[in-house]
Amino acid sequence: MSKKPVRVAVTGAAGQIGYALLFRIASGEMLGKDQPVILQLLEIPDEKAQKALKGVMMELEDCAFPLLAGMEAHGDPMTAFKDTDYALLVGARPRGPGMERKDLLSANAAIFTAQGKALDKVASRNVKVLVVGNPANTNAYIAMKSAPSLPRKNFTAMLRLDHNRALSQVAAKTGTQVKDIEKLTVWGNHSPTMYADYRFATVNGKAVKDLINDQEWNANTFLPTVGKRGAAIIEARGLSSAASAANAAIDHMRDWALGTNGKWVTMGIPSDGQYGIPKDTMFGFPVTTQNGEYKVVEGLEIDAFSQERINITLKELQEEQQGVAHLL
Ligand SMILES: NC(=O)c1ccc[n+]([C@@H]2O[C@H](COP(=O)([O-])OP(=O)(O)OC[C@H]3O[C@@H](n4cnc5c(N)ncnc54)[C@H](O)[C@@H]3O)[C@@H](O)[C@H]2O)c1
Ligand SMILES: O=C(O)C[C@H](O)C(=O)O
Repeated sequence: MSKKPVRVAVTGAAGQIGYALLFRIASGEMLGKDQPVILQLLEIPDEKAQKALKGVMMELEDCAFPLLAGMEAHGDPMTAFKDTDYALLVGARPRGPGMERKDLLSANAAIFTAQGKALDKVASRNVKVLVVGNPANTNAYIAMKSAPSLPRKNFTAMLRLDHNRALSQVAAKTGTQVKDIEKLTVWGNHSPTMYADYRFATVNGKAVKDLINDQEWNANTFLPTVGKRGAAIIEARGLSSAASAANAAIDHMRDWALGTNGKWVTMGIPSDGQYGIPKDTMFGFPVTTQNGEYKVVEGLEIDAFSQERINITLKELQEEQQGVAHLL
């Protein structure tokens, strides 16, 4: 018997990430090749944006995806999020050259307050929310705090792009393949302070740390390369990452919904106090997922270098949180 369609809301649906994302969701790459989806697409209530959204929907229609069970265009989050099971909050202003992601805080905070409130009122009580719009961790924190009737655990921020970037850098350095690397993670904020950590990683069962054995490379090449990759892409493309961001959003939601079979992935999630991170801080952690739930990998040793890095990214997140406290 075929499955009942699920509702997937995507904001910023006519933007560049939206364009790289929607076709993959509709083709079953996110929730499985047997899961029909109804797309509930939100764009700003502006003639040009709504017209562009119609164009994207025409193209979706022209793909004749068998799993696309319905499609709606919205200009108001209160209708876009109605009964939604999944919400990918992408729509926000991207940064340009020379900006840091936190420079977007005031421009984008209002969006996530309004959208958190709308999710609170109309979404499924089990909605899985992924915030992609920057600064992603703090926007996810704002949305969570604006939705007090929904479980906190339903709100997550995208650290998966950083995780995937770190995987590729480690594979290149060790001359191995991404598919063979396990137990890598990225702690903290989706910003240059993030701490990509391969201390526990293995490749075909061998310790990545031993294969690399170069703390100078870790501190002075690997961490800055992963941390500043978004800026390097803006510099090269003149636009922020889109296809890789959409790919990471698919990875994040797929793994959350369908499980990782014991493999570690990185998700930005509200802390429950693990590793000394204060409760509710939207922090990148290593997690495994099963039956639609994530679980932090606990008990990892945090050495002095790692603690220092974790403290730096935590401090930045706490400053961002303080900067939006008046909105909540
Ligand atoms: N977390 C990550 O790893 C990551 C990676 C890449 C990009 N991003 C962020 O994702 C966001 C989107 O990037 P993009 O390249 O698609 O930008 P874009 O400008 O191409 O598209 C954004 C779209 O969102 C729409 N929008 C703006 N406000 C909205 C609102 N309140 N409701 C609904 N739609 C709204 C705009 O009209 C636009 O079509 C940016 O904030 C960017 O910095 C995050
Ligand atoms: O860096 C940006 O501003 C976009 C995105 O967050 C990225 O990491 O590519």
